Amino acid sequence: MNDDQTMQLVIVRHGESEWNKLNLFTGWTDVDLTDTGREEAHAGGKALREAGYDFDVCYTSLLKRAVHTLNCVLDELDRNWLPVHKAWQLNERHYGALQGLNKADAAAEHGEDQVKIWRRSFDVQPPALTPGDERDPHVLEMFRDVPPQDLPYTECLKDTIARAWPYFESQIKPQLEVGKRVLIAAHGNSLRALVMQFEKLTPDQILEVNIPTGVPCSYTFDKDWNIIDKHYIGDPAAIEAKISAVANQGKAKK
Ligand SMILES: O=C(O)[C@H](O)COP(=O)(O)O
Repeated sequence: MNDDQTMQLVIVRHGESEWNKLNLFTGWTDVDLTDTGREEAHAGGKALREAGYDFDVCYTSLLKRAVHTLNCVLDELDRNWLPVHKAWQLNERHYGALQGLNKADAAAEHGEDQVKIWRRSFDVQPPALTPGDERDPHVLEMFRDVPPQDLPYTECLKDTIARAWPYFESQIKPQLEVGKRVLIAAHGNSLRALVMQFEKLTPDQILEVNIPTGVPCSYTFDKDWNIIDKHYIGDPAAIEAKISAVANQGKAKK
């Protein structure tokens, strides 16, 4: 527990996934981590341990790349016994009919500007899945307990915020407010959804935010939810390189 008046939250994006490696739009596709991804997640956990972090409760999505990342971090912290809540609301932004397409190929075909809009715009949705498509969440076992009307066929960031933020406010915020130290392992865009709210960013500002894989980011808030401190835990140059690598995934191969 945090015994001063501040609130401690750490967010971490999953390590490299099999589809990150292949540069495919992933969204709700349930692909696992690569060996590199597991190493990144362990390195993130080790960095947290060395910096003296501890936690009381953890949250993650239903997708195995985030769940396995959390497990690697908890292994390093020797905190596998902590309570873990898995929520579909923390899933990656649904990438609609783009799921499974190569990002660089899409840039070559539709232009880098269009791909940047699909990847980063606040309110433009990627093309939607056709209902009944094998990727349609309505037909996937993973979502059998989610009200069908809540399940998307595609999402822009605004749509992701509309499900991730109410979950944060109703489930996670109360824990932080009673002094629990919270760890969230989730995804590039579901974390951008939360970051936009934490940092009160405009749609233009969030467009330029890219979250690196496997690097924990620590937020300290005061009791009125002002950010007192935010920092990534790790080597700044390596983190910058990872952030640029994410931004560049949407460029056509030269
Ligand atoms: O869903 C995906 O493809 C990734 O997890 C995030 O992709 P993005 O950085 O292209 O939005």
